[in-house]
Amino acid sequence: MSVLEDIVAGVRADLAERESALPFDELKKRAAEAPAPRDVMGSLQESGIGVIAEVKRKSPSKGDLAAIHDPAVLAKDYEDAGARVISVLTEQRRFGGSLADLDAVRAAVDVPILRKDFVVSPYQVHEARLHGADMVLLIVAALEQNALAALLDRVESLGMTALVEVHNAEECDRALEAGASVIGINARDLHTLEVDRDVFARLAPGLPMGTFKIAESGVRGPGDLMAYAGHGADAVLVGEGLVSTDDPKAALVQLVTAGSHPACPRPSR
Ligand SMILES: O=P(O)(O)OC[C@@H](O)[C@@H](O)c1c[nH]c2ccccc12
Repeated sequence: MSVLEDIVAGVRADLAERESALPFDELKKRAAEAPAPRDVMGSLQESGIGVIAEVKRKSPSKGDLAAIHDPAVLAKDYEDAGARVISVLTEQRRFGGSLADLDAVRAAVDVPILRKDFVVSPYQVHEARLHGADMVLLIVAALEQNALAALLDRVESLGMTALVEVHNAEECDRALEAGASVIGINARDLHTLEVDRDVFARLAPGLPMGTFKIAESGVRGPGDLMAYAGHGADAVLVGEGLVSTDDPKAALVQLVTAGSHPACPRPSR
């Protein structure tokens, strides 16, 4: 079993438990009463290269990254530092996240938030909405084509924005085929956990004009942000490079400053 398959198996087991505690119909009803989703694209397109900052305690590749006793405090720091979107890992077993983290972040900030999880069922999409998410990650490598297309429609029908994650050319084709317009190119291969920062430069030119391109993983500082920008990234998503520093807020200010600096390459869109 690859790491990805192992994670998804755990996610499905946890999901079955939540589904028996709160039936799908009831969840849908409650989610429909949640406050309207925020304008994710408006926030991401403000100016320069946007930074999506991630609340991430641990990862399957590195183990513990940061204790993060209060995700609300970290999220507020991210917002103050200029994050355009805040990503919250909600996968429990391998990333140490939870829906409670999503709730805490939602209550603490006004910027849009992304539910970062291994979404394999419509249940998780409504759940994301109920807990205040505005954006939902869909990982192409974890989904059959029909499921991917159906989940993307589901996310959009609830007024949220889908971030569709790819790692190779075939997955790019599948993402576009499903109708994705916001694509995250992950430098990390979820089967092997290896990071290859050149994946973005290889895949981005193959995406149609008008696709919003997000470089995911491997950003250690302003240099990596500038490099991704030079290859056409509209935004970057950063986790470890923030949470594992002594001062995530200061580290994010540096990235945000680089992303809006006149010398930083701008996407031609
Ligand atoms: O911590 P990093 O290297 O900055 O990476 C952040 C983000 O890209 C990474 O957490 C991620 C990208 N896609 C995912 C899918 C599931 C879990 C996590 C991820």
